[in-house]
Amino acid sequence: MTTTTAPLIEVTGLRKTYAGRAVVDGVSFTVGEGEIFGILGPNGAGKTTTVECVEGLRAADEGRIRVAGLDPVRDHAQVTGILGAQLQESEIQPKLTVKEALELYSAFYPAPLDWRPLADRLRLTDKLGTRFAKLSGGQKQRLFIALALVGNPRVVVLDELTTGLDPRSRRDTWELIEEVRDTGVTVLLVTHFMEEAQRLCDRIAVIDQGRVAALDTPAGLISRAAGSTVISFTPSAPLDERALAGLPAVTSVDHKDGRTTLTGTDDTVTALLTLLARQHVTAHQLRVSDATLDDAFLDLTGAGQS
Ligand SMILES: Nc1ncnc2c1ncn2[C@@H]1O[C@H](COP(=O)(O)OP(=O)(O)OP(=O)(O)O)[C@@H](O)[C@H]1O
Repeated sequence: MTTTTAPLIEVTGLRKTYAGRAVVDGVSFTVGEGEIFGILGPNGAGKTTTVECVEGLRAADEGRIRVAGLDPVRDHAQVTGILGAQLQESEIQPKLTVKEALELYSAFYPAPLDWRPLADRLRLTDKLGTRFAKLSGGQKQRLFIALALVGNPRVVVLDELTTGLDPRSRRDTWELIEEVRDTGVTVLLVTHFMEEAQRLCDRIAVIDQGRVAALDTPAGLISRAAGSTVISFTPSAPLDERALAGLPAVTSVDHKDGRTTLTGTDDTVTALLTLLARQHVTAHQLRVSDATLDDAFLDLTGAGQS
C-alpha cells in the first residue's frame, strides 16, 4: 500500500557529526501517514542515528525534522505523545511483570490505549503475571511492541525489532506489524533483513555511509538492480557469443558447467528466445527468475554489507 496523504514525518538535509566525522550526511525523506517506511543499510550506515534524531533523542547538527509538524527536540513532550518508540531491553526492570510494565507505561501518556485488548492482540494475556526476565525472546519483542503502542501513537519507530528471533517468531512479528499498520499507525522500521523489508515496507530508504543511496518501493529498488532478471539454460549447441552480449539490456553473460546465465530485463528474455529460434538452438532447463532485494541492496551499497 502506498499512501498519498501529507507526510507525517519530514526529514530534510539531516546531518550528524561525531568527532568531525559525518555519520549522517544530508539525509532527506518523508513518511506518509499509514505507511510502513523502511530504513535499510549496512552496519554503521547511520540508520539508528537517523531514527533517534526523528525521536528527538539526539539533536541534529544540521537539517530539519518534523513529526506531525512538530520539532522532535524543541517540542519533545508533544512528540512523545504521538510517537511510540521501541524500548531497549536495558530500559525495562527485569523484575517487572508484563502487567506492571503495561500499567506503568500507559500511565506515562495522556490518552493511552486500554492495554488489555492490546495484550490480547499481542498474545501476552497468559503472560501478564510473568516477570520480564523470564520471558522468551519472542515474548519480549511482543511486549516491546505493546509498550511502543500503549500510548496510542500516530507513528511507531521500530529499530531492528526482529533481530535475534527465530524464523517463526519473526514471521509472527511481521504479521503484528501489518496489523498495527492496518489500525492506521504509521511505522518507521529499521531493518537488516531484506525479506522483512520486501514483505512489510511500502517504501524503503537505503542508507549507505550516512547518505540515502536510493529511495523507492521494494519493487522499484529491485528493478534498479543491474540485472533485474536472471536467465539460465543449457544450450543444445554453442551460441554466438557476440550475439548473446549484444542482446538488448543484457548486463552479463556467463558460462559454467555447460550452462549459460544472462542477466538483463524482460526485453533480454524476449530477444533471447528469438535468437535461439533463429539459430535452431534448444534451451534445456530454461529458468527465468527476478532479482531480489538482496541483489538491489548489494548493487546500491557497493556490496558494503558487513
Ligand atoms: N554517540 C556516538 N558517538 C560517536 N560515534 C557514534 C555515536 N553513535 C553512533 N556513532 C557512530 O556513527 C556511525 C553510525 O552509527 P549508527 O548506529 O547510526 O549506524 P547503524 O546504521 O544503525 O548501524 P547498525 O546497523 O550497526 O546498528 C557508526 O560508525 C557509529 O560508530
